[in-house]
Amino acid sequence: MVAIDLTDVTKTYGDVTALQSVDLTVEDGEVFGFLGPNGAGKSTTIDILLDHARPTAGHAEVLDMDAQDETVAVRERTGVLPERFGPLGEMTGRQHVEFTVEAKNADDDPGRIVERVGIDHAADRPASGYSKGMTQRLMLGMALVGEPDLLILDEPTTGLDPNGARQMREIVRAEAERGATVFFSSHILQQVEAVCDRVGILDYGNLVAVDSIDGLREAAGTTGEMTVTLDTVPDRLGDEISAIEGVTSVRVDGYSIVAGCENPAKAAVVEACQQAGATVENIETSEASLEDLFAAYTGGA
Ligand SMILES: Nc1ncnc2c1ncn2[C@@H]1O[C@H](COP(=O)(O)OP(=O)(O)OP(=O)(O)O)[C@@H](O)[C@H]1O
Repeated sequence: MVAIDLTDVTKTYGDVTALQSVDLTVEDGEVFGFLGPNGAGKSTTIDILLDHARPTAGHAEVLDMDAQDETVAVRERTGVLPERFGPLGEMTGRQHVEFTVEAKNADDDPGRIVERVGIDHAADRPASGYSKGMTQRLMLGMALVGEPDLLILDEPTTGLDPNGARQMREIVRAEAERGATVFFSSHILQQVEAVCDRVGILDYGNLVAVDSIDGLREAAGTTGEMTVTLDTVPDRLGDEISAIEGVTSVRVDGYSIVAGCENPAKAAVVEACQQAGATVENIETSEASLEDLFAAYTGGA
């Protein structure tokens, strides 16, 4: 089974193109991170999967069903944490979960769910008085009801404290182990890297990359910084290193040369130091930050 299959999906709102000819396949059981800057089209994609919006062109399937024609069946097997939700009513958190259990004809224990998402201490208070993070946790709990085959989480860590973000990651992993597919939108790359098998990056409605984070790093060629500490820094060494292909920046910091460079250039940097007559005392390298990677794919947005 394919969990999500978008074929040539375009969505326009008047003059705005929210999605442009997007093709995307998410396999059953994958944890897929959907990344992109503000306004990239992430929520629009999710709206189409859940038939809250109709594609202007193209076709969307969810769990091998037509997202627009078999909406009820799709929603029965899908748990959703939406990005936007209205204020909750006077019912308690526990009652909200109980209501969802009944509506989905599921047999989950509401007490177990509120505990799992960390709101058991407040489960018997009206949910209308919950903080943003508590509301987010409750909505996640409601999404988990009925062991859905597909979890769609739109910006799930918004409003969560670090513990909440960690619990969210643990829940995503546990759901994936159970066999669910998780489709997780975010612009926080660290969250995505921590849990996702693959990521897709949207930019202005275009799907610009789909790969593992390591694969994206390699393809972007953004391989980070290397710091070479020497016994002495000969004159002109900085200029010589700047001229090496694949070196993007050079600065001298005391007895260290700090070079931004792609992997293949690293050996040439060390060689240049030695040829200039310096003794290499230490070498440290760091990978491109996730922010660098994101910027590489989204034009620095
Ligand atoms: N109902 C709508 N009417 C008009 N324009 C819309 C509508 N929904 C989305 N858009 C536009 O489509 C584009 C994509 O928006 P979308 O909400 O899908 O982005 P996003 O990636 O989820 O952004 P964010 O990270 O800020 O939530 C934006 O330019 C947005 O203004």
